[in-house]
Amino acid sequence: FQQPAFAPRSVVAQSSTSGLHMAFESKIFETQEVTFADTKEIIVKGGRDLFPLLPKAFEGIEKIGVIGWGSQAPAQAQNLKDSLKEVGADITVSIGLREGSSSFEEAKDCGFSEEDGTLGEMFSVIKESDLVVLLISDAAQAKLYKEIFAAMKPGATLGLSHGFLLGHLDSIGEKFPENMDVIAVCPKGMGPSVRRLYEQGKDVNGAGINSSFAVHQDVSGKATELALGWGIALGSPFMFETSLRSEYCSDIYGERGILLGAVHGIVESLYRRYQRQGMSPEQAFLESSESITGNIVKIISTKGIKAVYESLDGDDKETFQKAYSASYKPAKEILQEIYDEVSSGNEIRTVIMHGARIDKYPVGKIDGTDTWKVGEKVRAERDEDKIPLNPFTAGVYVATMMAQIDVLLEEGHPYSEVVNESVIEAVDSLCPYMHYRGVAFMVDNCSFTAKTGSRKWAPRFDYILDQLAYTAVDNGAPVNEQLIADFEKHSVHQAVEECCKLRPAVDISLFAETSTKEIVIQ
Ligand SMILES: NC(=O)C1=CN([C@@H]2O[C@H](COP(=O)(O)OP(=O)(O)OC[C@H]3O[C@@H](n4cnc5c(N)ncnc54)[C@H](OP(=O)(O)O)[C@@H]3O)[C@@H](O)[C@H]2O)C=CC1
Ligand SMILES: CC(=O)[C@](C)(O)C(=O)O
Ligand SMILES: [Mg+2]
Ligand SMILES: [Mg+2]
Repeated sequence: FQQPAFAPRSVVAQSSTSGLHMAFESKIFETQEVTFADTKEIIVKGGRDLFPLLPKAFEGIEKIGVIGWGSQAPAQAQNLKDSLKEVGADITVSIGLREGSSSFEEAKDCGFSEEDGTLGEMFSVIKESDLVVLLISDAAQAKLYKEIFAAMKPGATLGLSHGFLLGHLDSIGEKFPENMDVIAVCPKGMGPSVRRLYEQGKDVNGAGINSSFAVHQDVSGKATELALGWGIALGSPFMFETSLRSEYCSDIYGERGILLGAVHGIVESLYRRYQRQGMSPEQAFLESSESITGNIVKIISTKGIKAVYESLDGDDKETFQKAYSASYKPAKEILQEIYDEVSSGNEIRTVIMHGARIDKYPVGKIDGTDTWKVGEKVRAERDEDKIPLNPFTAGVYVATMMAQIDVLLEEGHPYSEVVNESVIEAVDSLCPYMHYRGVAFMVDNCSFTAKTGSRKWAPRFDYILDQLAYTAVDNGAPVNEQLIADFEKHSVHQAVEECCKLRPAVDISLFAETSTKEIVIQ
């Protein structure tokens, strides 16, 4: 398999000096060194106490144009607006939308308006913006990038929240215009959770979703400060550095893996398996989906991955070990295929072609199956304190999470990116939405790139686990002692523990604490 020139096997540059992963400096924000397993990284801790530094980070920026109103834009535009307003920064945040966009009304409901010049047609907003935060779909970015670049005013900065456009430009031999700063702040969590946690964190020193950041081009010499200011204004508990290439390889892969595609496939396959074994539909849903979103991920979020395993003993521990032993390799086979599809540029082309078909073939429902109808009933009668930790479900889910981690580590990604993309985003951003209202409520609040990719790969995990993993267990395959030993002593557990120390004290709440009013997310 020949790696294309633009996606070297190790997609992440290691700094040549201190062995630090891409060490960066800031004159405005305090950086800190963290030890993730056997590597050291530099991060910036966020917090509302840093908001007074924002005017300095945004020096020279008078107008921010947030383009789009999908999942990220509503969150990022409102968080930016609230944070900059809190410190009295004279910076306007405007929303730019395509002609005839159905999102105009929603943007108005959130306080943006044509009257005060904070809502307008996308290219007119781009033309007047000093920082363009490009939050239209990746497929649309690939279609419109020439017009977008041409509309940007001299000296303006292009801000992305995903590296997809670089992947596309690389694959067609194009580049960003050399005369502009190109930065990225990529929240490792879905848009609604970026906003929800920001609001919940207002009474403490902030809460939110961790973000990676990248400085792809720095003409002004101020790109790093602006990227850090942007991420801190979003409410990121901590920010870590990446490159656009490393971000798109890990993000497009991660969302097709444990974050969305794999967890969907795991639930569907287990729901059928448990009923074959004699469970009622309700019990089968409880032991699969509910066990993941209502028990397993909550343990991981606060105590780490290994705590799930350590909470089991006797027969349950052996059941976990058998499920883990049988699931790890089949899951890793699909995950490596996904990674290769992404890093080769194939998956980016797939997303772009899907974008071209979308009017004729709109994205279909994924919660029409019996699984999710039964899920609605189970949720209606849910007792949060009685949700089981099914050891077989845990073994399959944790094996897939570990396989996802191993592929990323083998491909050269740093622990900060690996843990956020494979653990934290799943347990602190996405699974709470699946727990709240089912798989579609999670998947379809994500990007077009993610929701289409999840639909493509979920069946592949369902199929391979059913065909290879569960049959192996039923045929008496022994525990793979080496796999279990590798899991028990895996270096990632220390990195997860380090990240848990950095998580905000606030758990996402999908009901307004002050009232029983349900938060309608999108
Ligand atoms: N979803 C998430 O939580 C995350 C997303 N990202 C990244 O953020 C960016 C935005 O993603 P997300 O917020 O999910 O949005 P989506 O991917 O869901 O895209 C929807 C938005 O794209 C706009 N759009 C679609 N086609 C066009 C077009 N032809 N011309 C102009 N606008 C168009 C839509 O406009 P309209 O409103 O008019 O329909 C809508 O505002 C992407 O790069 C994504 O990878 C990064 C981190 C997380
Ligand atoms: C929410 C997020 O991080 C995703 C899954 O990468 C996306 O929606 O693109
Ligand atoms: Mg992502
Ligand atoms: Mg994504």
